[in-house]
Amino acid sequence: MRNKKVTVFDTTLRDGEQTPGVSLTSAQKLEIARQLDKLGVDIIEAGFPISSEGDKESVKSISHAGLDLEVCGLARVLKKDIDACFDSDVGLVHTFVPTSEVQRTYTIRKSQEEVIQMAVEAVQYIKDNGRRCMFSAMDATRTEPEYLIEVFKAVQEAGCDIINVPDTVGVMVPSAMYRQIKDIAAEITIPIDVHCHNDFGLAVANSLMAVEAGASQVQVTINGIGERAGNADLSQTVMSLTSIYGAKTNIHTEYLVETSKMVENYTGIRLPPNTPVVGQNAFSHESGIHSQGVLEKSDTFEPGIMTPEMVGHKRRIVLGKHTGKHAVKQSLESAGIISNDKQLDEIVSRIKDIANKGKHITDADLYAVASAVLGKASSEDELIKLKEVSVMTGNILTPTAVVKADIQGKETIAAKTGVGPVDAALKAVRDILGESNHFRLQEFRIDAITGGADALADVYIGLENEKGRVVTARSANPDIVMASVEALVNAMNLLYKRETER
Ligand SMILES: CC(=O)SCCNC(=O)CCNC(=O)[C@H](O)C(C)(C)COP(=O)(O)OP(=O)(O)OC[C@H]1O[C@@H](n2cnc3c(N)ncnc32)[C@H](O)[C@@H]1OP(=O)(O)O
Ligand SMILES: CC(C)C(=O)C(=O)O
Repeated sequence: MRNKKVTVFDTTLRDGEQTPGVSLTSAQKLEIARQLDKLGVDIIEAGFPISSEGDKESVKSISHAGLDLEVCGLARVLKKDIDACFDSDVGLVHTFVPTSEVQRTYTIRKSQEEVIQMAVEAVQYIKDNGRRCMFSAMDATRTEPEYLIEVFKAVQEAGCDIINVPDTVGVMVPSAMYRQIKDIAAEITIPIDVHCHNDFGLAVANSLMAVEAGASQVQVTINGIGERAGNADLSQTVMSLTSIYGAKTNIHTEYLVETSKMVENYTGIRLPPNTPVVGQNAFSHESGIHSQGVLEKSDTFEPGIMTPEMVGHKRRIVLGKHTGKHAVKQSLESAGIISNDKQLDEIVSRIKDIANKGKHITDADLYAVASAVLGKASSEDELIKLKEVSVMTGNILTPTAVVKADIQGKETIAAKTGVGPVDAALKAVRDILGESNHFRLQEFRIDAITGGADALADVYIGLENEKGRVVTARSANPDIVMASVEALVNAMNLLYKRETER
């Protein structure tokens, strides 16, 4: 496996879009395709052109986008599907037919012989029209093994360029996957690709074992999206292949987080924070013992062979219930706050008290605690002092917000419209800083603390300045607009303090 070259085939735009509830616009698909090109993916399955005129046009626009990667379209073993791929100008046609008994019987209602004939005719038609061809035996892993080899041999004979072994319903375990690919590789000479589903959470493990056994191409999606429980995740597969096995891919791993976030935003499928490689917590440390170790040497509690820099992530020391003094001292010092041992112990103890009430500690909390303990608590040096916030919203007017504030003693007013009252109010807050507003909203979360319509809205904000420094702040208020505005003002004040204190 060391130095083995593995081709990355991304199917975010085809199987990924089959995620229940996900529907991407052509413009979003094109943007994702450009991002996958920047990421260094070798081949993308841009869609299933026969499925709609819109999909055909979208695949065609990706084929003509001047990307370095190869564009592939999906087709059943039907002439009309293959023609739709030709009309989309793809270089690679991926044709598939069910081979397992259950799917032969209940989907296409064909005999073993008929399936082989349809597969061979489809491959020949694609090759006769001068395109590259990949053939998938759908539900391969539940297909009679001897029959599966017979199908693959027939399409290889017909001129197919790549065969794909899909674990369509995700029933393989890694050892079985290894044996199956070994057996196929012993009989087939063209490249072998695998497409693993994640029904039992084994898609990445099965893909890795397939590569160990002889596959040279993996089908993956960004954030592991796809039918049911999804497909093998690109980031996890690529990082395991390269960092653990020492295999080679063309992926520029430093764009993994950026790509994951784009797909998260466009699909609306949010990643759990503990998602490997790209999740918010992938390089976050809260426990005192871990944080102390990581602050000394990151390899103590991180894999080392995969760093945040390698995947475009950031290491974070998070304060909370499990914090120790090393982490608090480092967080204070990075904000230019120096404390003695006694003060530090007091700050740690107050942080734990807040966290024990179930609160997530933000930088603003730390700053407030430190200011109180060090006797510097004062709002005098705040950049923005909020005076008034008013919003108008409804079904016959554009949501509009007016914000009045003192900016270092000077009264300033800003008015803005937005897609909703929160958007309008946050835009107005940012506008009161005029030219000095160089902050980027990096994170914005709203949670309802209690159950009913009168619930407290808890807004958590991450704000980043031009130098990449991020501060976090929050506010809770029964009024969702006020909670959002207060959290943003808290974050802006804190970032300003950090900039001026350093
Ligand atoms: C495992 C996978 O991910 S496979 C890809 C699955 N993706 C999708 O289905 C998304 C896009 N699909 C679609 O837009 C539609 O299903 C279409 C346009 C492809 C077909 O639509 P319809 O003609 O309305 O058929 P419908 O979807 O209800 O049924 C599927 C038909 O395809 C047939 N079929 C399924 N797979 C294949 C195949 N590989 N080769 C030939 N025929 C096939 C089925 O037997 C069924 O045919 P029937 O109408 O004669 O019974
Ligand atoms: C079309 C094939 C490769 C597929 O998506 C599957 O079998 O899961």
